[in-house]
This record gives sequence, C-alpha cells and structure tokens, in this order.
Amino acid sequence: MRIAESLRVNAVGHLEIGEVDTVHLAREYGTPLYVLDEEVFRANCRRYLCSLGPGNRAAYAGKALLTLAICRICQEEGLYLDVVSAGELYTAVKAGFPPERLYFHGNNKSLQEIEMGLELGVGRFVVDNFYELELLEERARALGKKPAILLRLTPGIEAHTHEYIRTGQLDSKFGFPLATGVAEEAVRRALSSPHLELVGLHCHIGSQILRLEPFQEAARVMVAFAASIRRKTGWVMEELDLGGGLGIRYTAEDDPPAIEDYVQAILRAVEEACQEEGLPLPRIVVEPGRSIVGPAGITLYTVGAIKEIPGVRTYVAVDGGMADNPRPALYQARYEAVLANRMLEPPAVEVAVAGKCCESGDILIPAIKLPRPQPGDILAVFATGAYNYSMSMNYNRLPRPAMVLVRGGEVDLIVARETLEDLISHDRVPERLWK
Ligand SMILES: Cc1ncc(COP(=O)(O)O)c(C=O)c1O
Ligand SMILES: N[C@@H](CCCC[NH3+])C(=O)O
Repeated sequence: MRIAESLRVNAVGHLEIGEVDTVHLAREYGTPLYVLDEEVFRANCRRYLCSLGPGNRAAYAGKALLTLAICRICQEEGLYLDVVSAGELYTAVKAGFPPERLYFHGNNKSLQEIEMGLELGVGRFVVDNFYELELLEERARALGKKPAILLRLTPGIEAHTHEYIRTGQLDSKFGFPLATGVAEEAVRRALSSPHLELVGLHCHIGSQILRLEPFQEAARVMVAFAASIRRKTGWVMEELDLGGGLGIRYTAEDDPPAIEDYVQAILRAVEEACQEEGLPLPRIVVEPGRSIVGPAGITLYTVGAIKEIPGVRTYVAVDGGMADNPRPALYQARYEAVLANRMLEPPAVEVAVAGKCCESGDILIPAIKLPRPQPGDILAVFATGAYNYSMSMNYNRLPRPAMVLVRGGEVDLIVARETLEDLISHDRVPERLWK
C-alpha cells in the first residue's frame, strides 16, 4: 500500500520510507529519530530547477535544515544556498560548498560574520538595513573587496500565514520598507559606494503560504519599484530574488500549490510586470526551504506513558516533543501521525500526543485518531523535514535526536545522536566548587 510519495506499508503492516522499514530504523538507531527521504529531497530540488529554467536560480534555505550531507546534496543538484549566520556559512564551507554560490542573509550580521563572508567570497550579501550597509562597505573597503549585494526590501504584502512567520508587511524587523521611501534611499546609498556592487533586490513575504496571489503581488510590487528606480537613476535590476515561503501539506486540510505552479506564477508575474514597465527581464532567484525538505522528513518516536482521564482526554506521551519539534508550541502548527508498527489496524481512539518536556504546552498533536496505543509502539509524525532539527533544543537536557538519510532501502546516518556527555561538554566548574 502506498500512502504518500515515498511512504508505503509493507507486508507485516509496518510503515516504510525510502523502502526502509521504520520499525527497524527505530530499533537500530533509537528514537526520537529524524528520517529523511533522499529521493523526495532531490526530486523537489529538480522540480524547482526544471520549472525555473536556465538562467534562474534556486537557493535552498538552509534554515529549514542544514547539515554537511544536505549541503553536499544541494551542490550535487546544482542549487545555490541561502545561509543566515556564521554557523550556516561554516557548515556550507566545511561541506565544500562553493562560496560564490552562497546568498548570505541575516538582519543583524555581526562584524565577524561580515568579515567571514567577505574573506570567503560569498556570492551575494543580502543587505537588510543601513547599519549593515555601512559596516559592509567599510569592511569591503578595508579588505579591498567589492561584494555583490542585493537589498532586502519589505514590499508591504500581508501574507496569510501565522504572524510569527510573516515577514513582508511594513511592520517587520526585516528589510528596507518600500512604502516609506527608505528602500529608495538604500538603493541610492548602495549605488554611490565604490566598494559595493548592487546587483538586485530581494523580498521574502513569509513562510507556509498556501496561495499564489501574495507571491504574484510581491513580484509586481518589486518590479514596479525597480522600474521607478531605473527612471530616477538609470540603474537596471539584474537579479530579483523573491525569497521562499511556499507552503506544504501538514494535514489533509492543507492544499498547497505545486512547486511547478508556484514557479510559473511568479515567472509570469515578473514577465508581465517587466513588459508593462519596459524593464529588461531580471534573473529570478527563489529561496525555498520548507517546500524542498519538509515533505521529505518524518520523525519516529516511541510511545511511553499513557494517561487516560475518563470523559476528558487520553494523553499518549512519546520520548521527544517540543525539544525536537517546537513548531506546535510556537505556532500551533498541526501534524498528522500514525502508529508505524500497526499500519493495518483501523483507528480506534482519539488521543493527544504529548511530549516529555516539563511544559503543559508540550503537546505535539492535540487530537488524533489512532489504533489504541500501547507503550512501545512507534509513532511516526509526517512532514517534519523542515524547521524541526534546525529549531531543536536541549531543554530539560534532552539530547538532540539522530538523523538518517534513506534511499532505495539504504540507510546512512547523517547526524549522530547527542550523548549525555555532549550535554555537559561545554560546562565548566570553577575549582572552588569541587572542594
Ligand atoms: C529570507 C528567507 N528566504 C527563504 C526562507 C525560506 O522560507 P521557506 O522555508 O518558507 O521556503 C526564509 C524563511 O522564511 C527567509 O527568511
Ligand atoms: N521557523 C518557521 C519558519 C520561519 C522561516 C524563517 N524566515 C516555521 O517553522 O514555520
């Protein structure tokens, strides 16, 4: 039985991903365990590249999930990479990712990060504010470099998504606002610098967006702005980076546009707007994170304590929770799950899946129908590839889970499970406290 792109149920009623039995994975690698389907990840990269066509670019947004192995796959697939910190930059470079294919983001890059980017020769600095513009210009001058930059603008688009992951509206910590004339001032400042090369403009309106209109609207607003700048200064936008944000299906109710439809929609919107404005067509860049890696991942947990409160609710606790997936606690994000070892049994009870952190809000799934869970069952939560491992934490001193990559029946460990020793490895005890 096939239940999704890469998920199947095998003859013994176990969930398989990438032709690997998840119950065997749980036994061999322990739980919680992040499992990533390499074929799904690669297929999504290719869908972007094929629909964008030659000349345009897809820069995978590393904040969704970045490890050395992920960088290697992105490079093999011909993607660019969007990084937002020294840590992500370091990961990419350590994986051998070509620095000239990096887009360096961040709304408060430190001096050290700016120097690191300049010294490594990142392909693009995506400059977020005047403070950064000045810092970058000064360091570029001092180091004798002339970095290529994009300016991140906030186009004033209200995307229909959770307010914590909305970024395109005027009231945002990111970018130069278009509405107030600040964006034009930023362009003028960048153009007047002999140490910076202004290549283009960037915007990112938010994440987990399930409709095409906000993206098309953003494209139109950006092109109109570029056209007005051209009329005033003669500068021609060579590159237009429209960020990421395409949503994915977390539950049966989500109905995201296909990658191909999303790309076509923005290409067409840019083309039409450029034609109207008499502007040459820029190179288009997109920065998808979630829509590449989200659907490729699942998380396996082991069921432990079960608490039935008659007439109220049954809590089924698993051996992970908000420490490995903070999204439900942060954004009321919803997920679907199955008992991976009992796939042939029909749902029998409605339960709440609770995590093991000392927080009442540590509920992974508030209500889900499952076969009556037993301690030792393996719970598989779907669509956890994006913003799970990358946002995981050590609250309650829980070690971060391991991650495996599966493909055609093969399994590779790509992130080792943290150990208890890892947890104390950065602690230091002043001599006097041992006495
Ligand atoms: C600048 C920028 N680019 C790309 C992304 C990736 O977004 P998503 O994972 O929704 O595609 C983000 C995160 O929302 C972002 O802030
Ligand atoms: N972390 C968010 C997405 C934010 C993207 C960063 N701009 C999420 O899990 O949905």
